[in-house]
Formats: sequence, C-alpha cells, structure tokens
Amino acid sequence: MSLVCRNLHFAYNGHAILSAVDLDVRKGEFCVLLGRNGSGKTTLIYCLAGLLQPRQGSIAIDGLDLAAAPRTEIARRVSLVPQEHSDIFPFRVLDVVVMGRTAQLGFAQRPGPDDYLAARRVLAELEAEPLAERNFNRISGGERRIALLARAILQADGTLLLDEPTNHLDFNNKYRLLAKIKNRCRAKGTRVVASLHDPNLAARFADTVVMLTGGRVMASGDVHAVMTAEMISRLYQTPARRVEAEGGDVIFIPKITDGAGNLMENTRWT
Ligand SMILES: Nc1ncnc2c1ncn2[C@@H]1O[C@H](COP(=O)(O)OP(=O)(O)OP(=O)(O)O)[C@@H](O)[C@H]1O
Repeated sequence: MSLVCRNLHFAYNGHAILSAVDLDVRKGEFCVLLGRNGSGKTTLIYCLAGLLQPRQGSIAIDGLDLAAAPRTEIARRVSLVPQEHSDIFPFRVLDVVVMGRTAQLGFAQRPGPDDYLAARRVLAELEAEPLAERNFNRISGGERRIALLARAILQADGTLLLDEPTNHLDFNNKYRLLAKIKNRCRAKGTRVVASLHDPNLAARFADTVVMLTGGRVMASGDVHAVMTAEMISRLYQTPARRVEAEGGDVIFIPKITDGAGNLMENTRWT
C-alpha cells in the first residue's frame, strides 16, 4: 500500500515548477518535504491532493490513479490542510470539524450524531476538546491549524497532506502536534506528507525526507541517511553544522552570511 508518484512534471503558464519528481510513501510513513522558499513543496502537495493537474507523470494512492478518479473518491482517500485559511461562516469549531465528513456522506445527507461523536473524538485525540463550542473565526491562528487538522483526519485518515502544519504554533505546540501526528502514523497507519520549513523538526519527527530544489528532487530517503550537514548546506545554500544534543536530538545551525559571504554581525559560528 503506497503513494507512488512517477516522473511528475507541473508548470504554471508554461513555466516549469516541478520536474521529474518521483515519490514513494508507504502506509504509516511520515514523509517531510524540505526546500527553500519557492522550491515547489506546496505545488507538489496540491498535485498529490488532485487539486492541480500535472502535465506529465502519474500519481497513484493505494492503487487509485488520481488522473482518472472522481473527485469524491479522492476526497475519501486523501485530505489536505492548506498553509493558510481565511475566515468562513461563524460556525462552531465542532461544525467545522464535522464538515470533514461531507466526503463520506451521500448527496444531501446531513451529518448525524455518530459524525459529531467522531468529530469530538478527533478533537480529544488532538487535546483540543475545549475548542469544540468556540466560534471558528474567533480562535487563534494556531488553534485554527489544530481544528483544520481535526477536520482533515475526520475526512480521510489514510493519507494526510499537510502544508506547513506548524505555522502559527508556539514552540511547545509545534512539538506536541508533530508528536501526535507521528503517533497516529504508528498507531493507525496514517500516511503523512508534510512540508516543513524547520529541518530540525524534520530531523526529530520524519521517517523519510524529500529535498526539493527548483522543483526537482535533490535527495530523498531515510531521515538519518539524508539529513547530513552537507545536504542541509546544499539545500539551503548556506553552510550548516550538525550538533547532537543530549538525548540524541539533532540540531542543524546555519551560518548566517551577508550577500558577500561574510559572517553577519551578532551571529556566531564556531
Ligand atoms: N498560482 C501560481 N501561478 C504562477 N506561479 C506560481 C503560482 N503559485 C506558485 N507559483 C510559483 O511556483 C513556485 C513554487 O511555489 P510553491 O508555493 O510550490 O513553493 P514552496 O516551496 O511551497 O514555497 P514556500 O516555502 O515559500 O511556501 C514559485 O516560484 C512560485 O512563485
């Protein structure tokens, strides 16, 4: 059971954004996309969600060919949490979460007590039960991320596509949320493809990493094999060193230079 992407090419108005991308993500795997701003992470995630049509290549999720599958069928297998989300009608958080069930319900069928119970269960899993009765438009950016993740889990927990899931989350909540997502991969076999801007979070939680540069895969594979100081330096185009903290956590520290390559004031590099 795999998500398999082969020789994927995508272009906006004839301008190539993704080129020859191959990707394999097994059931229960937490795969993180890393790359500089504009390297194509979001575009790849939207292709995997079936929301952007590649101009070449194929994507199959557990045997379902996205190019041929009806939208409703894709929505039952794959759910997406986008990077940003604007205000919606002033629904309770619980109602927003239960909207995730729409893909499972028949035409004109309304969610019932079981759907609300399932929505409360997912909120509880994310330790977000106190948000249930709050107005979605009046909760914080970080709380919205958690509510939208709950909605995505309720929609389709086979494959979760998360575009910068830690945006707006504080230091503690970033780690807590990623730990919960990882637990879900382990316990329920959920497959996750997430873009992250912080390689240190990827080093801590990912099983596998895909490094994108200019819409191409620069490297991919097991997190420990791929995330070396040399690869991080190449990816972000700045020297980076790898520090192993007590307990085994790995931290990458970039050398902050100005345009001429000189170490910038107030930064340290040893
Ligand atoms: N709707 C669009 N029309 C034209 N070009 C676009 C569009 N959306 C994105 N792009 C371009 O596609 C490229 C890849 O963008 P994408 O958002 O996938 O990168 P990203 O790696 O997710 O970036 P970031 O880390 O900044 O979120 C960028 O050069 C961007 O300017």
